[in-house]
Amino acid sequence: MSPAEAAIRIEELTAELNEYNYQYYVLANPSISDYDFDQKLKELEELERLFPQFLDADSPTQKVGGDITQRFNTVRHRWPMLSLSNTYSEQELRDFDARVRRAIGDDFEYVCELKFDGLSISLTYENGVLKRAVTRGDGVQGDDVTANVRTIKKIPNRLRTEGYPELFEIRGEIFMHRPAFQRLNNERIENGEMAYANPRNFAAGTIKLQDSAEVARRPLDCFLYFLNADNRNRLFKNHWESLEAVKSWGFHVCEHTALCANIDEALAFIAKWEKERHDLSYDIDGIVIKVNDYGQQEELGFTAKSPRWSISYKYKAEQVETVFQSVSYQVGRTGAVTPVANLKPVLLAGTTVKRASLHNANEIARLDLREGDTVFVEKGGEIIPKVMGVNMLKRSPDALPIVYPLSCPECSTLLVRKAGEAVHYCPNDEGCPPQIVGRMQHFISRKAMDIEGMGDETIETFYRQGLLRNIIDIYALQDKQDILIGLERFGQKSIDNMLAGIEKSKEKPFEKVLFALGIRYVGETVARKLALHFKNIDVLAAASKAEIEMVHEIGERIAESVTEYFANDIHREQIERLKQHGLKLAVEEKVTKRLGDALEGKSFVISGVFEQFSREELTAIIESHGGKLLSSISGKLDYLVAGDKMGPSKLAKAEKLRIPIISEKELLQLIANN
Ligand SMILES: NC(=O)c1ccc[n+]([C@@H]2O[C@H](COP(=O)([O-])OP(=O)(O)OC[C@H]3O[C@@H](n4cnc5c(N)ncnc54)[C@H](O)[C@@H]3O)[C@@H](O)[C@H]2O)c1
Ligand SMILES: [Zn+2]
Repeated sequence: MSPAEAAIRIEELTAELNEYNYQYYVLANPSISDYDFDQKLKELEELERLFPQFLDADSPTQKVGGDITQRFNTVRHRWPMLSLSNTYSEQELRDFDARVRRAIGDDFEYVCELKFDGLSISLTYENGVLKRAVTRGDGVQGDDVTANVRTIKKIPNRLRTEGYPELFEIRGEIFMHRPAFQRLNNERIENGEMAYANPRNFAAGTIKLQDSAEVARRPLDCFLYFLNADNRNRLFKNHWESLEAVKSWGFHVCEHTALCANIDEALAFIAKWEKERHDLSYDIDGIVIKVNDYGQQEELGFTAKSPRWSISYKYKAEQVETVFQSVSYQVGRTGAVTPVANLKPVLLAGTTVKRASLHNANEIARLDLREGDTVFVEKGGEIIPKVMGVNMLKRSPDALPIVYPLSCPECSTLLVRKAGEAVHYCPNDEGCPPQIVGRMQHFISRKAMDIEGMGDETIETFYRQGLLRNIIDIYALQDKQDILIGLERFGQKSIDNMLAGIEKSKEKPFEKVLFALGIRYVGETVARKLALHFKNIDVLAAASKAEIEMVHEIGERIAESVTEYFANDIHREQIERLKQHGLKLAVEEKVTKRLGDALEGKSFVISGVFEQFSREELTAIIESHGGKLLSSISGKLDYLVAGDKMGPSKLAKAEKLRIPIISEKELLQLIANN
């Protein structure tokens, strides 16, 4: 390659990598795989090595990828937060080991840790109290996201132990467990909100939200893996000891960490986790290897971008090749059409894969997918794998392109696509069966009206029987008992149960009803915000787009969808009918009436899932009898009201502090006895 050619390629790669960094760190929405990103970065590194005259101090090879935004205060790190050099090959790992041995001899150990796929965070504690949480940013300074990080349960706001330095920084990785990701992401998809491609992006996007209450609602976790303090090296000889110590101070340290005597042991650790990582509840993208001894770490030192005493070995995402057979077009309750590729079944990361997501028409065009193609399929964090590309070598020359349907596969209505949106919609919301059924299923679902005794299948059956056409019909079922009893599989008991569930749903607060209506883009959070702001449905229905957009963090797209919804006469009519049935279509001003002072001066924490009461009800019960609610367990707490599925750490803490743990029944007795 001539210098002139190299200069062009370097410029090209630099521009590309800067854009990918922006998409990855700032938008949390990358458009290229990590592997491909790393290959491009290596290509650039190699060119800069061969043509050092073109090496720029601003090159992506010289900088830590930055996530700094305008929305938070920027804070300078006390100790720079660097990246890690990485490799996908055993040989390069052995080269790293050889370099280390040349520098410090053969007498050393490695610590091997999982490389959690999340975002790094720096936590500063002063006198055992969390003072600041900052993202890595450009390595020198990052975003101050303390308020958001305080909502993470696994990160202690105050240490309850002793022996920690007066001032220290601890670093870790914030991430989301896969099951939580799948649940929340599915909800987003159902609500027509932007879906995240994997748990890392979800966690990164969440930490950068302006609304800490929303952050608190998304279950994030954090593993801590690195300690910094002025006197650290006097307190501990090595990294391993520091990990043991921070664990004893109450930090969440991953248990899958190993001390290895040499590189072969480290390679065995890597091989073990290459398989077993699929059994973890969170994603890892590799293994981090660190020279254990602090003195030896100092001898090895740092490059501009990463420590010389550490390296990460990254796993390549598992990819398989299989034959693409056809596309199914699924219509969701909001009318959004999702193309799904049907594949010749193939084994991938331990499961048989038959279908893969194609997202939308743009994605099909980008892949240039044709009939009978052989495709590469990859499994990231998502439940359903993705088609990554086509094996062009196996394409037959006369393969026909995939033609996106013009009309709805369910009701034949012409599909529409709004300017600037990638997704096609079936506009026939009142006549398209999956939309009708999906809307009712959404209405009765747990997070919405939570109607007991009624499930997705019931809705489908009733729809087919002509008993249900829309949500209003649900409240008319009590007048149709004679028909219901004639249906197969429905005994009197289950009918009574269902009708009681329907009746009880009339007590659901306005925000739940608003969410249950299934307005496009109005998920749980948006519904809560709208309910709080407008207080009742008539005010909301009369609001203009501009008025709705004035609500905090509600954008144009949502505002437009809401006004469109209420502009429709059918919807207005439905809302009138729901009112007649007695549903709550306005916020109830909550004044906790004082019922007594049996709990005067006592403090409570509520935790877990309860049988008889909801958390809100328990809160009301406690407050109406003079009790006070605390948000966390401390020595000052009088009672922990515990239900099912309470977190084990809370329980352990309460037991350690000898705090009485009572059930909801015992709470009532407490009130009765005083
Ligand atoms: N796909 C894209 O568009 C895109 C864009 C930019 C970056 N990336 C990916 O991100 C990588 C660069 O990001 P990076 O600079 O954060 O490097 P990195 O993610 O490869 O490694 C450094 C990071 O690893 C994390 N980490 C996890 N577990 C750890 C542990 N046990 N000990 C220490 N650190 C641990 C820390 O957050 C640390 O900052 C690239 O190699 C690429 O794979 C992808
Ligand atoms: Zn349709």
